[in-house]
Amino acid sequence: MAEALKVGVAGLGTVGMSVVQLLAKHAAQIARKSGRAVAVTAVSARDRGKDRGFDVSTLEWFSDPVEMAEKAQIDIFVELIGGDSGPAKDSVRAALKRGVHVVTANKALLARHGVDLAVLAEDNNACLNYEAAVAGGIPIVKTLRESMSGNDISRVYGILNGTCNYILTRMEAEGIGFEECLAEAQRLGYAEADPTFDVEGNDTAHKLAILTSLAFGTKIADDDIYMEGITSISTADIQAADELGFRIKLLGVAQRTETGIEQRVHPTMVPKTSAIARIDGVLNAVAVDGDFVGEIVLVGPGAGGNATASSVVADIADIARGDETPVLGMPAADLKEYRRARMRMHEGGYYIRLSVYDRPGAFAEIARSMGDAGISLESIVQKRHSADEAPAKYDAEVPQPVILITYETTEVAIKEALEAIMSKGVVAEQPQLIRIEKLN
Ligand SMILES: NC(=O)C1=CN([C@@H]2O[C@H](COP(=O)(O)OP(=O)(O)OC[C@H]3O[C@@H](n4cnc5c(N)ncnc54)[C@H](OP(=O)(O)O)[C@@H]3O)[C@@H](O)[C@H]2O)C=CC1
Ligand SMILES: N[C@@H](CCO)C(=O)O
Repeated sequence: MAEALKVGVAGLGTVGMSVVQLLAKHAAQIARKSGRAVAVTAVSARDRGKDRGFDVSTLEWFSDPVEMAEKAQIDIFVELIGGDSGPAKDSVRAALKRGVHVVTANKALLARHGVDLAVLAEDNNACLNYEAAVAGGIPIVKTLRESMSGNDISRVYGILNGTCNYILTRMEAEGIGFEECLAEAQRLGYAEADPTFDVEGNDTAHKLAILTSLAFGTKIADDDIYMEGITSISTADIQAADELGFRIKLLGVAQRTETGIEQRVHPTMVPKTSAIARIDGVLNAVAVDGDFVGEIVLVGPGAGGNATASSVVADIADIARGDETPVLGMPAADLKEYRRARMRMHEGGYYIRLSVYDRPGAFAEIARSMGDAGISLESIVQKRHSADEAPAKYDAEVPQPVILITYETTEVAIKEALEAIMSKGVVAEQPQLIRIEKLN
């Protein structure tokens, strides 16, 4: 067998530690399957004294990952630091410039600099693999980059953030508050170093940017994705969704439309009967619609050290085997610019929760605003206050929750109707709006 492939791992946190442990535990199997032994010879992190669960003293240590990328005698540089700039970006660039292959789980870096890095990799005959960057343990990058290359893809969508799905699932199943669920997701190693990236939707947008490029053969652009996170989702919405036959999931959706490629990240009402509604906890699901294969759905853990290490090690094994698939599925020069569909042109059904003053005529004002904007309502439900919240006697100034479900309409019409409702002074607070997705 050829000499062992030497690997340097930069970042020994949740993912980095699991990668080193996996490579040690399954060393013989990896060597048999890829035809070459793989050995970690160098590592980099900030704190040399921290317990990593393995003996760091036998490995070459670098406090500076860029120095490791520039100087270590390694064949593969594994970047598990995170961030779209600073040491992550500088070290990846330094490794590629030397012709050292790179494996990374860093979706922020790829979403922002993916095309430039692909060019750098091509110019230096190096691989740049990133299976773990999208949906953790799910092999969706390989699926799009290789297995579905014979299909024309019309849509790719899914639950792409384990932290958000974990939070929404626990809020729904156990009635636990948002902050407590987020703290637990952080403790379990699911969340980003800055968890606002998870809950505000940025992380899903980064992954969607990569999926869009792989699915449609376009340049990666993360700057124009419509994005809403889950921080405004309340238990009232979760309960109302349940009663109406929906569950709320944070989805990333990229699809071809008549006006261009629509890319959006937002909380979504999905029918309880859909496959995606049954994806719970840290699981992610990615669905792809191909013209010949139809729809395929991949489900698996989207975050966590071991699941993510599984994908990182698969990328390392591919390099050990000699696979040299183009970074974004085709030469970087062939990636196309694309026309983005504007969110105001989005078409779909909507859930709207209003806090309506109990005044005579308030309902009529709401119905008129909807009608003036050309929107048909599928249902209107005025929720009663629970017994302990109900006012002792009728009071027109105590707002009541009202839930509207619309038939298919456009984003621009909904925004127009909500502005009109707000201007009439019949609601006590900003309406809650959640899009409804048609799914199989
Ligand atoms: N956690 C997950 O489930 C998943 C994470 N990812 C991605 O993987 C990457 C790593 O995530 P994760 O393991 O969770 O992150 P952690 O925060 O757990 O680990 C980050 C590691 O990077 C090291 N580090 C940070 N800054 C520097 C620096 N300036 N120089 C050297 N080392 C540095 C830290 O060192 P020290 O330990 O000494 O502080 C730490 O070991 C990110 O890009 C993330 O988005 C992708 C999929 C899933
Ligand atoms: N923070 C990310 C990690 C996996 O990319 C998540 O929760 O999905």
